[in-house]
Amino acid sequence: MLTIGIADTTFARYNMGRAAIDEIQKNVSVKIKRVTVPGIKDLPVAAKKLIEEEGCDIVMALGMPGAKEQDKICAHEASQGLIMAQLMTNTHIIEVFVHENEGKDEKELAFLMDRRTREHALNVIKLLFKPDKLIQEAGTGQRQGFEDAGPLRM
Ligand SMILES: Cc1nc2c(=O)[nH]c(=O)nc-2n(C[C@H](O)[C@H](O)[C@H](O)CO)c1C
Repeated sequence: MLTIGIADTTFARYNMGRAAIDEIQKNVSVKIKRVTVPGIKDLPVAAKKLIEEEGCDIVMALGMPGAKEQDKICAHEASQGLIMAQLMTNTHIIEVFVHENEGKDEKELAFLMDRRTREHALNVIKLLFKPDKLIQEAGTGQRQGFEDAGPLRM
């Protein structure tokens, strides 16, 4: 049975790990390994350990960069670490970051954190089980969270 790794953070203001696991379990039967770390810069090694030590076939790295300038720098550093971990392990780590200032208020932020997490959980399922579905969606302007952008009209 395939294993999906879930890494999330205590810094985030919404339980993204719970939303991801709920969405995955609604759709497929897989093993899930979850780890929670303090913040997004701790996600790369957590994801790498899920792959190398826990045998995960793919990992979701879930986090919320804060609204301050240093948080944005932190998010960039975390992203670079996640890309490096993917290259070191030859395994997808799907980064799901929701910046704290993407929502106009707390309600919208919670909505966005839930939706983006769930939509990326569905992408993870497609990557593992239905890669042809992603090919069908190529160029369709998919977005996770708010409305899709849609394809260009010519
Ligand atoms: C400045 C900063 N900003 C964020 C953030 O926006 N989101 C987040 O999840 N974590 C942040 N952290 C914490 C670091 O990611 C990390 O947890 C600590 O540096 C300990 O390694 C830090 C230090």
